[in-house]
Amino acid sequence: MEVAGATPIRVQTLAQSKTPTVPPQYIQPPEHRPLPTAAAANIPLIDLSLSSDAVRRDIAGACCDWGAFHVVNHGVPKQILDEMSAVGSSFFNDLDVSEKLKYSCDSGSAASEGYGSRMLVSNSDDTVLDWRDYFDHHTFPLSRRNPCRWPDYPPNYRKVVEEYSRHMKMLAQKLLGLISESLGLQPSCIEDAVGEFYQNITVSYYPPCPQPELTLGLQSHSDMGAITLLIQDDVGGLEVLKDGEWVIAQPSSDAIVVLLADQTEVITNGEYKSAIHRAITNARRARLSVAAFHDPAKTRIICPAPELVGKSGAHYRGVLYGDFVKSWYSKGPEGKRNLDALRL
Ligand SMILES: O=C(O)CCC(=O)C(=O)O
Ligand SMILES: [Fe+2]
Repeated sequence: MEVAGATPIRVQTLAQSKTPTVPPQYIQPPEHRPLPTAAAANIPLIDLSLSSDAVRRDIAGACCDWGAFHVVNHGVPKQILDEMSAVGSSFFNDLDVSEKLKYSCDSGSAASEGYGSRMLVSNSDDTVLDWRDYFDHHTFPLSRRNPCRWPDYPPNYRKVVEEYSRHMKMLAQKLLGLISESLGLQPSCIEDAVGEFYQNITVSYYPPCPQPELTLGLQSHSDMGAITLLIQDDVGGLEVLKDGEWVIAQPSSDAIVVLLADQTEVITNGEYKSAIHRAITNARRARLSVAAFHDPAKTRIICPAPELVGKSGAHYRGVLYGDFVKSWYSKGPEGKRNLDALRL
């Protein structure tokens, strides 16, 4: 736990101290440690410039079998993706830790905005920590947005996050439309069920790790909202669980990773599954990713779409999204334990 008044721990500072071993709190139990993965594996790739029939067919396949895929020809200018990665990288690499700590998030509350390292709010001593620092931005709805809480270095940081956030929101809307249509639903079906998007953008920074075989950059989880859009640099480290095996999502500079999140699994009554994923570390190079999460409001009740309940009935009970979030951050993700608790 971070003690009031003490300097909070950041993984980047630990890594810079060049210790040959990781502190014990970062050592995963043997069953969670990463194994060498086949380099050839990858998640499916969907070209959004194909005919709409082909796109819907490819999306249906990827959402049933994986819950995760790359999209290309997605309409987001490459320059915006590159600028977002560049300002994120500059914050972590070009500022002194004392400057960065001025933006510290509140480590006692879930998903608070700012610079942090510890994801869960639980204070229990047996929580294994992630080898990751992050900066979380609250971007939509605009009533949550206060760019003064974001870094002002490099000088274009805030403008780039605003532009990036706008493009990611549009792409998330487009993808939820295609995902709805791929199930034979009206294009607006999933977006209507989610309601106004609560969008958070998290830049994750994974410093080189002296013992990558013992650690995880980010523990295994599925994202809790509706849909996540993610970009990563060329280092690689994102893995998706498929049929019990970890498959690497190979970096591709033009592609955006799409991860279905838990509320989409509920709304589709389990026809589509949220993706379990994690990040591994490496000893040589720091890695950067930027995730844009699109979630319901905490006051929203999420339940299976009536059109998909049909003869077999609802497979999940309805949940107040705020309760789901509270449980996720206090109990931890542990695979899909929070979603499993909703199954009927
Ligand atoms: O860094 C990554 O590739 C994964 C990030 C992620 O899964 C998350 O922030 O929820
Ligand atoms: Fe995630």
